[in-house]
Amino acid sequence: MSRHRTSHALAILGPELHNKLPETKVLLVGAGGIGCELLKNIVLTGFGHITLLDLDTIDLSNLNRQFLFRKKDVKQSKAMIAAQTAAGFNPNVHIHPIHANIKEPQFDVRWFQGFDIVLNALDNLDARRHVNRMCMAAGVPLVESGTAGYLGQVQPLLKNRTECFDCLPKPTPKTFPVCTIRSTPSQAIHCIVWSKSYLLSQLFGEDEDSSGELDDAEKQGENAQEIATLRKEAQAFKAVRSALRSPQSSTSNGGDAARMAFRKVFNADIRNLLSMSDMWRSRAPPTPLDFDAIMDGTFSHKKTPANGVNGKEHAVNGKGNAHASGSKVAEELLHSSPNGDAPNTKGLKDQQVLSLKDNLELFTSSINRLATRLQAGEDTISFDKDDDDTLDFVTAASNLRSVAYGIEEKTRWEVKEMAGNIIPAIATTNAIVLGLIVLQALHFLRKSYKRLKNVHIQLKPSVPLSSISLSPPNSLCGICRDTYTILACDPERTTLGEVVSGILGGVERDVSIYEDKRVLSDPDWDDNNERTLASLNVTKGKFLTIVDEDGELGTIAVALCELPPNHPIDSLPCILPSPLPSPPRIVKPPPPAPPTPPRQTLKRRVPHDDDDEITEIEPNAKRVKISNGNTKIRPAETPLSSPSKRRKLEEDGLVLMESATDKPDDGVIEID
Ligand SMILES: Nc1ncnc2c1ncn2[C@@H]1O[C@H](COP(=O)(O)OP(=O)(O)OP(=O)(O)O)[C@@H](O)[C@H]1O
Ligand SMILES: [Zn+2]
Repeated sequence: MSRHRTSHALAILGPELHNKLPETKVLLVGAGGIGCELLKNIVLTGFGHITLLDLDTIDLSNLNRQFLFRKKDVKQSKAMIAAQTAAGFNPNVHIHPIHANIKEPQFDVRWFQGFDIVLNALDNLDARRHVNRMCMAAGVPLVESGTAGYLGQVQPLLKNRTECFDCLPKPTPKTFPVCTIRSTPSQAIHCIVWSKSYLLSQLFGEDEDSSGELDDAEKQGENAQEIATLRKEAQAFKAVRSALRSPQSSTSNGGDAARMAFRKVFNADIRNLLSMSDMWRSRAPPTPLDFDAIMDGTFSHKKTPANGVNGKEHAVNGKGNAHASGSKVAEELLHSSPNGDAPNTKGLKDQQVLSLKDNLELFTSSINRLATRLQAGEDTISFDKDDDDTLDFVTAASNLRSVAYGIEEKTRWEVKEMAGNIIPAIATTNAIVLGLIVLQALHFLRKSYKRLKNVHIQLKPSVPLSSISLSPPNSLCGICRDTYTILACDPERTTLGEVVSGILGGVERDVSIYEDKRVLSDPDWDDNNERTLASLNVTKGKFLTIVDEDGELGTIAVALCELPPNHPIDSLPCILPSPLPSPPRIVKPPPPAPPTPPRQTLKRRVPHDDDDEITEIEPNAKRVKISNGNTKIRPAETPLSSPSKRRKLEEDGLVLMESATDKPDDGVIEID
């Protein structure tokens, strides 16, 4: 490496750390907004061995902030192109690109142990949690990061020193009750979710009935009469679906299929709902829409407050809408402007609210475009924010529904953001975050653990960055408090019983064995002990967890890895870890004072995002068993000190009743 290239890094890092970097092995997971920038930085900082992994290909919409990609690279592997581009920044770097999902079994704990540090540049909780667990099992430091608009966060994580990514519960994503989406929307987002997730798939998705979803809604106690109406509605979609797939009716004369779809969802279905007068006692009833009246400008409806004419009857003649774009057709509004002139001076085309008539025209034209695609051979079409046809459809359909329900309409731009769950990614925020990632990574490599910090980028101009000292691990965490060990084995020839007695070193104790949420055995049920791991679908890359039923010892998590290639075929099919894992003794809380024992409170995962429910649990569990094929999901007498087990049950939505006299909450089904 030329002195010129490295002299600044040498001066800043000092010779010891600087000389270490060329040998440091880094795993960078994700080559998107943060990943591309981060790769550039670590290559320029002097890291010598970088494995870059991403499952995706480059999309046109990535180019505004993923600077390692060019237009010619669209549709190519992100990992490959990012590696090629960044390799040019430093001739001494070895970048190993992998186009794959980090959750694939070949990336097992052993593989993770081959790295000195892991840097996450991911965009979803599932992959983040997976990498967190692998790093906790492998004992490799991880720098976790994320950005959302102007906000960002960097969090260094290391087993036994810091909290892990799973030490604190994460908020569940927002969901809406079926009936709100399907019959009583009150906000624009309800109409957008309806268009994107329901209407688009009813018309252009797989031909499946939605009875499962409605069955679930019924079980959850949603209005039975309303559900019955929704079932009838679903049946009527069949005729519209076949019209869309027949060449004559979809494109002829303004689109018969589009008209049919319109009449069904914006007129007949709404009339149907109106006939259930009970539903509209305490809420404003919707207005059925009339295709021809909208087209000839004679349709009248109640305008929403946001449209400026609160509650007054309003004739839509194509000119009367305060912020509409006149009577120009939607295509012209949205897509055409050959000389670059906008047809209207009020902002960008996508940022204008369309008139009712324009929405209807956009609805028809987008349906025709989508129908043509089906007829040209596409099997199904689902929403993609970067697919103009689906975005136009969702914009138009959600706005028409909003008009029917007296809800404020949205621009195509707003619909794109809301339907795509997009918080705009800002290149500058990514750049700040990746700088912070490198700083935390350098602390790890120096082993300056005291200097590690959680850093947040915040919307406070006077204090744009806040840093917080790291918290110790949460003693109840079901991920980082487990004692991890590695077992190399051939799952086809190793039985569950052999693994358990081998790992426990022949010591007899009452344990339950899990793979993820499945119970494979417990002290009263050993049917699977003679079965091979492969027959139980426990293979490379998975974990077996051994939970002490007496709650005296911590949980052991056994990571399964492949046997070394030179392992003699006629020798034992598994190599036990040496030394064997020795989980810590659990310090039990002092027994509660009689006669009124204090109730221990544990938060559990709740079904609704804004529902901050607390489940109270008393000592001495009542036994609960649920059969699930050849394995069971079995909440049993779980001591409070067995967090991983409790967590698994809670993720299944099961509530442990710890006293035989305990009464379940309303709506909880008791299983004995
Ligand atoms: N399980 C996974 N394995 C490997 N890579 C993953 C996994 N999950 C997500 N990624 C990658 O993480 C990167 C995250 O980058 P980013 O947040 O910029 O998202 P993006 O998909 O590039 O952009 P946008 O979502 O805005 O279109 C993506 O390139 C994505 O492919
Ligand atoms: Zn943890």
